[in-house]
Formats: sequence, structure tokens, C-alpha cells
Amino acid sequence: MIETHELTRHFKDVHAVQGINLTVAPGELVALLGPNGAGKSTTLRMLTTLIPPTSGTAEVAGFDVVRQQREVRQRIGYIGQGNGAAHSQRGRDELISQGRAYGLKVAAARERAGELIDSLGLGEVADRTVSTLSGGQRRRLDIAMGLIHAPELLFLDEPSTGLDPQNRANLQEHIMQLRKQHETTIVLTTHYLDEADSMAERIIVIDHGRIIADDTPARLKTEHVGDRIILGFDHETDAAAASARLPHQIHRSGTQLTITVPDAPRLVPDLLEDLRSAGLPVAEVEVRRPTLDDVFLKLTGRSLREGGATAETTDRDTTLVEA
Ligand SMILES: Nc1ncnc2c1ncn2[C@@H]1O[C@H](COP(=O)(O)OP(=O)(O)OP(=O)(O)O)[C@@H](O)[C@H]1O
Repeated sequence: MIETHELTRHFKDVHAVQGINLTVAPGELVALLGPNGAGKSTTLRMLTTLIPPTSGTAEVAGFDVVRQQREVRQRIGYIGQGNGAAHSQRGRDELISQGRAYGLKVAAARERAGELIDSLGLGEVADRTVSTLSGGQRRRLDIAMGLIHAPELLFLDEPSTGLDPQNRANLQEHIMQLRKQHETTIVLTTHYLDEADSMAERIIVIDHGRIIADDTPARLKTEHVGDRIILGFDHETDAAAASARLPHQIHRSGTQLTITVPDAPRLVPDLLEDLRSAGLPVAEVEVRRPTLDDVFLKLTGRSLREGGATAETTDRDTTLVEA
């Protein structure tokens, strides 16, 4: 569905995207993750034909983004960071006009608008003017606008930025449902680590205009960081004996051992049993699983929360917002 070769974009002396090689298969949901200014939006804007690459090539839905812009545009939906719908119009009318702009007949545009209003949960608000909708509702309307012509591929640039956690969860659910219904390929950019983690089956981490990791969230965490098991003992001598006995990578601090392993939950029962039968009973145990931020930290030596972004922690997740 997407194939790029050394895709590059410079803005004068800013090397925004530096030779990206990317393949996305039909039906995949891929998240581009990275700090502010990493090159995510620029990549999306090239793939959606909004700006040409400085060098390199990209094929989207089988067509070249420079030579076959029209063909690409007919097959994709793009929801940028701003709101697309005109504020003084009713949501439903905006959708129908958008459908007409894509060449649908009035009846077909109306029918498609109705379907999208239903599947995005906009039934109660679709006949109000856009300016009266909440941020979350407006974002869902934007997504409906991007889907009116039934694209094979949907690009979402930070779909949930600015929404509160509840609206964000609601939007994520709608996106997942749409995908199931229409088997749409989705490429989204996000600052929300939890969003990338829970929605995407594949995560592409971009830093300084380059891809620095590309894998499933689980594999990224296992391969780059691993789980940590923290064992607490009553006596330092027991901790030292346990450390000598275990074959894993271990850090000991007083009565506490920190063990790094690929899959802690599977290992813990046997580990505890082994230590107990060796006369080294564990007093406390804690398993820490890595986050995508740990992966980024491991790969770059920096946290995703540094350098142009600040962390904003809510009850349910970790988010990144512009400083
Ligand atoms: N039109 C432009 N003119 C000059 N520089 C630009 C332009 N668009 C983007 N840039 C620069 O290119 C780099 C990459 O920007 P881009 O918007 O792609 O990053 P991003 O990863 O999407 O960031 P964010 O998460 O903040 O949206 C940044 O240094 C940005 O300032």
C-alpha cells in the first residue's frame, strides 16, 4: 500500500526527512511516533502529495506521489492537524458537499454520509452547525470527511491531540471499529505513547528525520529493553546468594535484586520456586514492563519527553504535548 525509497525532504537547511525507506502492507495500522520536529508530519505530507520530496520516491496505493498525484488523492483520506469542516455549516451538509467534491452523486453522498455519521457515533449532533460541536465530535466529523470517498488508505495526523482522555479513548474506539468494518489501511502520527501502544500493530519510531525502529510494540520492548523483575530479600546474604545462583543479567543493591529478562510474567513462578527450594525465600516481588519511552531512551539515550516536548501525565496514560 505504501512503498518509499530514500524519501527525503529539506526545507532550506532543515533536513526534515532524511532517506526514509518504508513499506506498509494493505490493512496494517501503523503509528509514526517521535518527538516534536522529528519529521512525522513532513513524511505524511509527502505521502499525501501535499508537498513534493526533495529526493527519493514514494508509491501510495500503487501510484507515484509526484507523477500521479490525482490517482493517489482519489485513493487516500488525509486528516491533518487542523479542523477541516466549515464552522457555519451543519455537519451532515459538510459531509455531503465533501462527497460531491469527490464526484459522488447526491443520493450516494447522502447515503455514505449517513453511514459514517452512524459508525462514528455522530447521529445526535450531525444536524447541528459544526461550530457547536465539542472537540471530540469535531475530530470525529473530520475523520468522516476523510472517509467519505471510501479510501483504501487513511492518514491521520495526530488525531487525538487536544482531546481529554475520555474523548481520546472514544475516538480510538471509533477508529478501531472503522478499521474492522472497512479494512482500511491506517497510518497515524501521535505523541501519545499509550495510543501508539494500544492501537498500532506496528510502530515506526522517527527521530531527526530517520527511522530508528520499526516493529510491533511488544517486540520493540522485548528486544530493546526487556522486563525487569525486582526481588526483595530479608537479608543481604540471601540476596547475594540468589544473585550468584541465577543465570540472568542481575544488578544487586543491598537486599534487592533487579533482573532483566525478555518475558518476566512467565519466568517469575519458576524463579520464586527455585529460590524457595534453595532456602532463599523472596520477601517481595515486582515486575516492571517497559514502555515505548523506555525503548526510545534505550535507542537514543534521550527520553521522548525531552527536547521540544514536555510530559503531561494523566491518570490513565503518558502523553507528550508541545512546550
Ligand atoms: N514548511 C516548513 N518550512 C520550514 N521548516 C519546516 C517546514 N515544515 C516543517 N519544517 C521543519 O521540519 C522539521 C520536521 O517537522 P515536522 O512537522 O515534520 O515534525 P513532526 O515530527 O511532525 O513534529 P510535531 O510532532 O511537532 O508535529 C522541523 O524542524 C520543522 O520545523
